Amino acid sequence: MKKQLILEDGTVFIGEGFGSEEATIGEVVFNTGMTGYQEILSDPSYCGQIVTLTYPLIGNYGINRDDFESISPAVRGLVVRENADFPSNWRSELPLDAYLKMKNIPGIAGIDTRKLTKIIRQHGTLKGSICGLDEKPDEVIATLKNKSLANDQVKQVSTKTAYPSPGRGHRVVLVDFGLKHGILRELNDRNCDVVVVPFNTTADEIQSLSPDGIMLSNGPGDPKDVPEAVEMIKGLLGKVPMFGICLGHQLFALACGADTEKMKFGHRGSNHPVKDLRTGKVALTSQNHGYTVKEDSVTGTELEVTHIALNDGTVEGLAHKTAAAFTVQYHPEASPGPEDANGLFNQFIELVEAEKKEDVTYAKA
Ligand SMILES: NC(=O)CC[C@H](N)C(=O)O
Repeated sequence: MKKQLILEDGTVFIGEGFGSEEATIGEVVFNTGMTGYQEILSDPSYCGQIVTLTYPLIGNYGINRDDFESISPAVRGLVVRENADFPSNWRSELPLDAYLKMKNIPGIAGIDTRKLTKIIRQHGTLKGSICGLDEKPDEVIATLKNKSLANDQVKQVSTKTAYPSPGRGHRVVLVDFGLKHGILRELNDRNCDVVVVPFNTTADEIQSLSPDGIMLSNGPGDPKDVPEAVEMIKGLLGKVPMFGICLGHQLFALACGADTEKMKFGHRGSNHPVKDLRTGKVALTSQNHGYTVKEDSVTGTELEVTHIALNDGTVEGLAHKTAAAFTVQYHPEASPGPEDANGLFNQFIELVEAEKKEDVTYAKA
């Protein structure tokens, strides 16, 4: 069945529909990773977005049991050059098309994704729609132009109630802004006694759980749409060690008085080089973000820029000068992508341990 992909700038692509037959509207973004479509589709940070994969052959290793980053994908649509009808991989349990149908995600194949990506790079992210050929492009374009996208994506994907993921190690409260399972997995691998809490949990509620550390997760949308989380971070800063990833990093920056802004087309892919300014080392990182911390807004705060993106110089990491807290814009949990930055989870555990020791000294004194 033919479908069309219509962009708000008036561009119309015709392609072959797959996945759900529903019409969809979202912000069209592109991801340059050569693998990892299963993790990308199930990453809740894509809530409200239509993802274009620039790698041309998608679906060839199917969908497996293990690589999901969430149970319920929140992505609005998928755009590919070629979808493999018959996957071939020992882990494959389902073709991509069947998974998209099951999860109600519309897809479109046969699209010139290089052309589409060039348009997005030139104009910046655009709203778009995947719909049937019976829809009139002019009407769809008018709808797209008038439509403001939702601003409650974090609420849509965050857990509604707190739940434990018990371990025998440090108590970590993981604030779920739309968390990728990879983060939980990394904490569990380090024996943490994790309690996952909803995005709007207050500082007092978190403190009542006696955390040794707080982890601020990734999540969709604009960090400025989650003011309650900014307040929560302000309330806990300096009291409990913190580590933030992606949206967690942006919310932390806002809580410390820095500012964020929307990027032209964001960073989404698996090979973004990031430099650690303290060691001079470069890591290849997995990224998925459309907002960034404004570098000049960091001046005058208690924050220090610790990492920068080598492609465009944007802020990729922050540390607090006096409180035990640090954050990164990229994904140390990878999933998908390289694991160069995985050691940051160890750094967090070390920070938690160092703070615990200080507490003991204090108690003895
Ligand atoms: N992966 C994330 O946490 C993304 C953060 C934020 N929604 C952004 O697009 O910048």
